[in-house]
Amino acid sequence: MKVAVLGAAGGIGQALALLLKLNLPKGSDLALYDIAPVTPGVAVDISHIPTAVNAKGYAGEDPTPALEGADVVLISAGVARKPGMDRADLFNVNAGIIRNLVGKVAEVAPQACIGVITNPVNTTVAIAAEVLKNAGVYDKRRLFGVTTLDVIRSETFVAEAKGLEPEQVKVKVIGGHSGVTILPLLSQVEGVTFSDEEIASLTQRIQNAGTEVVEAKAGGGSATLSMAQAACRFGTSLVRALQGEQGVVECAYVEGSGEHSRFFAQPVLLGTKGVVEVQNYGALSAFEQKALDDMMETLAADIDKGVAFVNG
Ligand SMILES: NC(=O)C1=CN([C@@H]2O[C@H](COP(=O)(O)OP(=O)(O)OC[C@H]3O[C@@H](n4cnc5c(N)ncnc54)[C@H](O)[C@@H]3O)[C@@H](O)[C@H]2O)C=CC1
Ligand SMILES: O=C([O-])CC(=O)C(=O)O
Repeated sequence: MKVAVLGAAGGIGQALALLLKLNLPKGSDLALYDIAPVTPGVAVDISHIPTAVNAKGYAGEDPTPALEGADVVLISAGVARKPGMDRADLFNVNAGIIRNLVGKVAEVAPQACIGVITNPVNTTVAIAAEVLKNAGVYDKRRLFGVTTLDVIRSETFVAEAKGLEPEQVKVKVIGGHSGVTILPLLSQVEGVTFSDEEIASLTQRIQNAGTEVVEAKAGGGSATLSMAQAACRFGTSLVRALQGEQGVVECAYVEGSGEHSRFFAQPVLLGTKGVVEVQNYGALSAFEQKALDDMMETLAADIDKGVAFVNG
């Protein structure tokens, strides 16, 4: 398997490169691409770590060599938030970056599974889909918005609140990846009960966790290390499923049946061709149903903005 990381010299990209060097299956190829000249050096640096993952780095304007033969492409290229900004404020810069990079993936690695990390994910995934569609290579089983950070945050915060081992807690997060569109299904967490106040405050903390990091970093960027771990979890799950492992499920923002919106995050069964099944997310509490109803207008507008960016 070959995994390409686009944006590999950035805060997420470098940490993700390290984690993939440590966690991809033996024999994997890891291609690191970024416009920044340091990128080949990032690959040389991690190549001194004794694991059987072959890392190569590429810099400059053209991602082609990194994409050749790629099975999985993880994209974190783009700008990150500073305090006072919303994820939507990143649209002006990041929309064009995603359009151009996904255009290259369509040309060079049209069969690759693509995981979009670059914000605003609700919109950049729609941009990616339209670019692939216009190039005649769109397969909805192979395009993912990476929302795993919302999942790992939920698992961490629930474990903290309830005194559990974080590794034992499983939380589904549905919807999208910004503010009110992030909906953790706390009513379904096994073995714990929450008061109404706990549900409200945990949900709000999970929805605002990105901003919590942006403010704590005080102008120095947004979540990078936890995001790298989240993308490594998602990327390695995808690679294992592509290699034939059965029963691999992760929440991701994908095009499903369109029951709620064209793209929607929910649990997805992965297999050798990407998405095998977009799974039912189960019964919602009254609180969750209201939160779902309330998010739909925002999510639909975010998606429309991406489609309009590509198709006018
Ligand atoms: N999906 C999620 O849950 C999360 C998404 N993000 C998003 O990930 C993105 C990256 O964040 P960071 O790594 O912290 O930013 P960063 O600024 O540290 O790194 C971004 C990298 O992208 C590179 N880049 C810019 N244009 C490029 C192009 N056309 N081709 C290749 N590389 C290019 C830059 O040179 C830089 O190295 C941001 O949009 C951020 O909002 C961040 C955290 C969580
Ligand atoms: O909040 C941001 O800008 C970065 C992000 O998506 C997150 O940390 O969830």
